[in-house]
Amino acid sequence: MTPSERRSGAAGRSGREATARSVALDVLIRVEANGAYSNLQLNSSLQKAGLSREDAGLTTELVYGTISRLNTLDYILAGFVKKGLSKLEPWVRCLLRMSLYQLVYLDRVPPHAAVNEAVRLAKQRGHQGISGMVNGVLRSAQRAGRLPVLPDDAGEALRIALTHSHPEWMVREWMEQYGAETAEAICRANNEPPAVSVRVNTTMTTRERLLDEMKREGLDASASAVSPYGIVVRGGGNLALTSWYKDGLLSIQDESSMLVAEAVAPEPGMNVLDCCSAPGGKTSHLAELMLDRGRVVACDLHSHKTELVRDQAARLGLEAVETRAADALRLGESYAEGTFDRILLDAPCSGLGVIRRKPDLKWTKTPEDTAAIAELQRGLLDAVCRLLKPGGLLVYSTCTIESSENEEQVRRFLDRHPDFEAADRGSRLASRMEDKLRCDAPGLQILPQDYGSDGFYIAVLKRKAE
Ligand SMILES: C[S@@+](CC[C@H](N)C(=O)[O-])C[C@H]1O[C@@H](n2cnc3c(N)ncnc32)[C@H](O)[C@@H]1O
Repeated sequence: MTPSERRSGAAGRSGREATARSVALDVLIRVEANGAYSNLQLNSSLQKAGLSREDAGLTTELVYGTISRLNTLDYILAGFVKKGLSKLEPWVRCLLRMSLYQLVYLDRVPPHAAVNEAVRLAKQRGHQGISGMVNGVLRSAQRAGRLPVLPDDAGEALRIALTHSHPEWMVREWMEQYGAETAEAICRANNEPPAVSVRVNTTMTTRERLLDEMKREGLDASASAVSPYGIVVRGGGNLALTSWYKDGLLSIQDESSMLVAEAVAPEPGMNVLDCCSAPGGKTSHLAELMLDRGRVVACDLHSHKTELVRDQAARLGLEAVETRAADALRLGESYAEGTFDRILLDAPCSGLGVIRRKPDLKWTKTPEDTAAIAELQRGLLDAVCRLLKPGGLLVYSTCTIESSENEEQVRRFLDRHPDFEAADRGSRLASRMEDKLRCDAPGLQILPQDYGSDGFYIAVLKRKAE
């Protein structure tokens, strides 16, 4: 064990037997103490621990569940930890949260197992006094019941925030944008586990054929109701390890993301720019829709990112993709005005539509982040729009549900650029998604509770013909 691991309470390589809970605790400690990304830390810890499939599943559930329910757990614990949670050592705080998560949210774990395991881990890592305190706090919380007891004067935003484990500022913003009922539905949906979906590479096979093959192999697979290119797979494990993936018949992609290339509506032979393309999910879809004829210039900031796009295109057998490591703010230095028939700006964003996949975002994002990213989006829109041919389409998309990055952003763009107009209506996509197009606003806003897919925004903007 390294000195820093000893101080933080992480198990390190001390020879203690790894269990589902000890591995989960180590991941939580590293996320809290070092700001590690939970998904990366979890993957690397699981690889080292060599747990059974079932235990690895429990570890994953404990890590994501504890992070996702953070404010609710802390609120409950604060009632039972006299000296205050912030005074506890990080490992003790993480252990209490992880154990309380099992008591409150995991029906399949008997309460005595959660408490006994917590006491065992506390003894292993601390001293008698700490294990006694952990035992006392958890038993008191267990007696008090499952749900947080809210203060009498708690308003609607705090009630939603603590019931569905979101920061109050986020809830307030969504209440303002969508109303309280929808804000609560968003928060509830963000706590549902995400579905696994794949996009069929239609240059190699059809959805029907791949669906048949999957069913023959015993997978619980069904056609996506959101995208004609999608298949939803339940309990299929990691599909990136299948021969379908290796042979390029499919890409793993959320159903909402599959709508974006469809909105771009590229045709074979066109010249298309994908400004922010890595890791390449939408670039490859664009090339597939073009039957791999024409050119998709796939730009991203750094070459290690454009390599990911190149790898995906190679795996899918797509030759129309041409990668380019560059700052999209400066693409005007390389391409003349009016070069492209279609432009996709799948912009960097706050990501608040994908909280189900990345629960850490709830606690790491701030309102200031949203404002800063909106500035970058504005700059990107202004920089790339000139590269579009008159009569061409510019699609702006984000995986967030913040109106300052979406609808408001596009409204302001249209005010600044009278040579552009909203062109969301009229397409095949628009007729399928009619209820998501609000009549007074540009773009299509998908919320996570709509289809159980990611929260996404897609606006189709047309450069008026000269
Ligand atoms: C939402 S992700 C794109 C996801 C991608 N379209 C896909 O479907 O796989 C945004 C991307 O924008 C890139 N990015 C951020 N600022 C950029 C800039 N100024 N120029 C080009 N790319 C940028 C990031 O590196 C990131 O890969």
